[in-house]
Amino acid sequence: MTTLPALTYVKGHGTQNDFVILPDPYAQIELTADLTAALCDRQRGLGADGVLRVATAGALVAEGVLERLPDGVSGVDWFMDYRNADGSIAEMCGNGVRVFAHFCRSADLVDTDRFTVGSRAGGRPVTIHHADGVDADVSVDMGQVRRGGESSVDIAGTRLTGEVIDVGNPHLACVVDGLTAAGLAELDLTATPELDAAVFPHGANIEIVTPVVPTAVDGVDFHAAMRVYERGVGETRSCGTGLVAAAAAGLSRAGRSEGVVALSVPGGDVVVGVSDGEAILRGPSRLVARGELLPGWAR
Ligand SMILES: N[C@@H](CCC[C@H](N)C(=O)O)C(=O)O
Repeated sequence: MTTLPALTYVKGHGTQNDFVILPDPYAQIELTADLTAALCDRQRGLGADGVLRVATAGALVAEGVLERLPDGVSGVDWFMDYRNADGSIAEMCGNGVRVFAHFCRSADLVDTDRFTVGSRAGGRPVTIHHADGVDADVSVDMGQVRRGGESSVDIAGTRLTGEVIDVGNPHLACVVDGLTAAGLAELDLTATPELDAAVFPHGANIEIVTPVVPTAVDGVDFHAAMRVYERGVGETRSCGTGLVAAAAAGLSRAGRSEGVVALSVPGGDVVVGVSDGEAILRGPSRLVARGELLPGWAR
């Protein structure tokens, strides 16, 4: 049985979508699916919805973790090597990018408030509006919102129809007419939803969303509430890419292709702006703890 060396980690979350951050600049950790699942396990590990390995994109290519540099990512960029709690790899994580950027800034890996975070879905420019050692407010340029028509999902015997949306990773955003925030809170999301595998051969994240309602808040057009069932995790308290998909689907259901939507999830609030087929996600990040895993912890 292998004894793993001590690993340092930071724990953080974005609207309570929580992550184990592993600083690994030269990509020396053998981050297997088993190791990721053990780290994310809330009983035998640290507990998290996912892992964010912090390495340079160039090191990940040199070590064979990435085949090549994704579009818009250079070898010296800090790359968010994102893994879901079950050990699977996903292309993008919107809350993760905010937390990752906050970590890079507070650990002095970058000396500017605007930089690009690498992801498998491509470079994601970030702007840090405020950051201290614990809290940050970060905007992420989430790139293109690709719409792919309608599909449906079975959730605990209820059939919901939604919009297929790709923001680097796949989503089915179901805006449910007449659904209120109270009704949304009562939904049972414990069972695994059944998607159409022909539409989503690699699975998808599923958002259940209330219709958007106009707001009187300056600079915000609409509000909606969302819950999410994430691929590779289960229900989480927030999902940044899902919030972008939810905003885009909510806007199109209201006959709009653009607008600014404030969204509430069980873990907090974010704002998504959709314009010219692209989205900006703005929201909080909090770093919670820093520590060291003991050698042999995963035996
Ligand atoms: N929580 C993330 C999304 C993480 C990846 C997702 N589970 C997938 O498999 O696509 C976010 O904030 O976007």
